[in-house]
Amino acid sequence: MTNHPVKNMMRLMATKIRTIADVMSDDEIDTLLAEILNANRIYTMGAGRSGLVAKSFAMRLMHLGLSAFVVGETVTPAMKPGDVIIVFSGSGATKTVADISETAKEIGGRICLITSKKDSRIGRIADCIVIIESQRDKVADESAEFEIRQMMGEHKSFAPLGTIFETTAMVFADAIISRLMEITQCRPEDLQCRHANIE
Ligand SMILES: O=P(O)(O)OC[C@H]1O[C@](O)(CO)[C@@H](O)[C@@H]1O
Repeated sequence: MTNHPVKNMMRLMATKIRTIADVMSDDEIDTLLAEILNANRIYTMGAGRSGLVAKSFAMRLMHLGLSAFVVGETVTPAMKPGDVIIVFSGSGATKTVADISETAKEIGGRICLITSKKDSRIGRIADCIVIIESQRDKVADESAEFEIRQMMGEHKSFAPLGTIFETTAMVFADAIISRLMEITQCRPEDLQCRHANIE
């Protein structure tokens, strides 16, 4: 095992994600699962890298056989009352995303927010919130993380901007998919046969 700086960054991120998972609320996760399972149609949305996570999540929901769409794409149909929109926003306040969330709320959609900021513009109108605690100083240090930091020394390059939220949200979204596979007894072959075959 070597201590290449890139490998150490990966180890630090893995440790960070584990620490965040430890403090996440079981109730919040179960509520999100119920929202997804009870939804007629599911829309996903986010800006920038958070938007990439939202797109990736919608793709897997479709592979699971659910009716899933990404906000802003050309083939996305009209939202109807009772439909669910899953919003990925670390700040909960990105203007375009908040504007669309408010429109979805006016239509009668249910808002599920994955965020680090409960007290935010989208958080205040959300029906379901899952907190990903991505602020560095609020996530308790574990000894493993401390050891890696010691090894690397002080640096400012680790996880700039929203990286901790976005990377953790991606891992969280994939874990939600795995849990939905268990609940709906969906096998990897079932996902495979829905995967695009003309890409
Ligand atoms: O997740 P938030 O707070 O809505 O922020 C999204 C913004 O963060 C970024 O993903 C940068 O980290 C941008 O691409 C995007 O503008």
